[in-house]
Amino acid sequence: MAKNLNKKRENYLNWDEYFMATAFLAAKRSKDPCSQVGACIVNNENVIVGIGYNGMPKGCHDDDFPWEKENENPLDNKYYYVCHAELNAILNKNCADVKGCRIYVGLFPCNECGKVIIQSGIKEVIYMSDKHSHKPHTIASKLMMDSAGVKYRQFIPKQKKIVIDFTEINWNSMSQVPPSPGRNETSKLADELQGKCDLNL
Ligand SMILES: Nc1nc(=O)n([C@H]2C[C@H](O)[C@@H](COP(=O)(O)O)O2)cc1CO
Ligand SMILES: [Zn+2]
Repeated sequence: MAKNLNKKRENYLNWDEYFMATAFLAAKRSKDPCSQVGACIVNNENVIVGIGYNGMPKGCHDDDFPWEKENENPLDNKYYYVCHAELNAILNKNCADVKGCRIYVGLFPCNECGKVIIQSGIKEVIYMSDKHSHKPHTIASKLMMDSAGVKYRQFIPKQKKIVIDFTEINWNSMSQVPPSPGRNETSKLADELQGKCDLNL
């Protein structure tokens, strides 16, 4: 379908989509085999000031610490060691403080992250999933946020998926379709990246 190049695009990401997608992209870095969580902190000017995902502390190698969750020895489970996405995002901040900021996160923050969020001055939590809503750590977290005046709301996506296609940048600016097979080296490379061509390795 031909693009209208005289008007601004209409299907651009809104702020919530952009920041939640950023949190989900960060989650792709997680080594946790069970739950990959990302968080993205944004200031009042809609500038990202911190990003994090769940992972082992610095100096505690991913391969040396356990990723199990049901071992009878708690020292062999991940829970004592792993840093939550929200904690990492706050610690990774690239500004003096995160007072008045909002945090986008895949899962509702636990009680420990709730405390850190409150103490850091973050004023709003936007979460995707509340699947642990019945658990005491979530209930405690909400009790503390309610008392401290930290707002929270669920992100309701308009679209289930946002696709990132690295080859899209090579597409014809007039159309929204990939280049047809044949032509120049750049588009051949794009096809290779999309797995469309046989690669003679
Ligand atoms: N808000 C959160 N942020 C997080 O980073 N996490 C992390 C901690 C663990 O690495 C993982 C949860 O592991 P599991 O119990 O689903 O196998 O997700 C978990 C929550 C949920 O409270
Ligand atoms: Zn947490």
